[in-house]
Amino acid sequence: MTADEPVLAAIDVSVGRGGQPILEELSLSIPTGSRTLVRGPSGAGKSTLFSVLGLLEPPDEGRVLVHGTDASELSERGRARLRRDAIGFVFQDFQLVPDLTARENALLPQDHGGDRDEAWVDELLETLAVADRADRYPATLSGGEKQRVAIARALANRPAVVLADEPTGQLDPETTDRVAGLLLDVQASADTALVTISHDPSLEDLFDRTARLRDRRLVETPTADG
Ligand SMILES: Nc1ncnc2c1ncn2[C@@H]1O[C@H](COP(=O)(O)OP(=O)(O)OP(=O)(O)O)[C@@H](O)[C@H]1O
Repeated sequence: MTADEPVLAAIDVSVGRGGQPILEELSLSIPTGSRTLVRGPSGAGKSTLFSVLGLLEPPDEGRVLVHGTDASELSERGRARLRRDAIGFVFQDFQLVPDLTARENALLPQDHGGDRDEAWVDELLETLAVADRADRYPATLSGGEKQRVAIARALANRPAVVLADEPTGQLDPETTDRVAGLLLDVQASADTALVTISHDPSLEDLFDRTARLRDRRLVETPTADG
């Protein structure tokens, strides 16, 4: 890996669903520590892009590179290891495990073979203002609290990139501001790149650039300094 190599890159990626093209020769490059917002109307293919960028499903054509490593050249096991070590996920519906406490949920990526660093996870829960909820089960947490636990979990292995699918989608405007602010603070302090998929225009100012999914490709517009 070289210093200016992107942490994550999609090159000429195409994906079809049910016989219809969803993404077509789409390319995207994510620099270290950057903040990219992906916007697009409902059904444009944002969640599909999230799966492909996160190595959760392979593209039909094209390549996804993590730290310059072509995921398609790895075994399923190798891909899973790369995903665990390099990518953190914040899912739209949180996907917390119901019979684990908030803290146990946040520690999960480390249970699955990452380096054990409980102090880092406790620090994340503290920063995200859910440390006092650490021993509670998800069913007893509010939507915003669940979302913050999901963010802590995404950062537990200090991934090079966090992919967040509508991380504020189920939150009211006040909680959205708070959760988005915390996500960006933690992302900056961990020097993790962030790719956030959202239809919420209020998030745009918080990102380095916005990429819009249009006609199955991404059209980029810088949001800072015009
Ligand atoms: N298994 C499938 N079979 C057929 N079509 C599918 C399948 N999964 C998704 N699609 C279609 O692919 C398109 C892209 O779906 P995707 O979920 O990626 O969109 P999205 O931009 O995330 O939408 P939303 O903002 O509503 O969540 C949609 O038109 C959807 O209906």
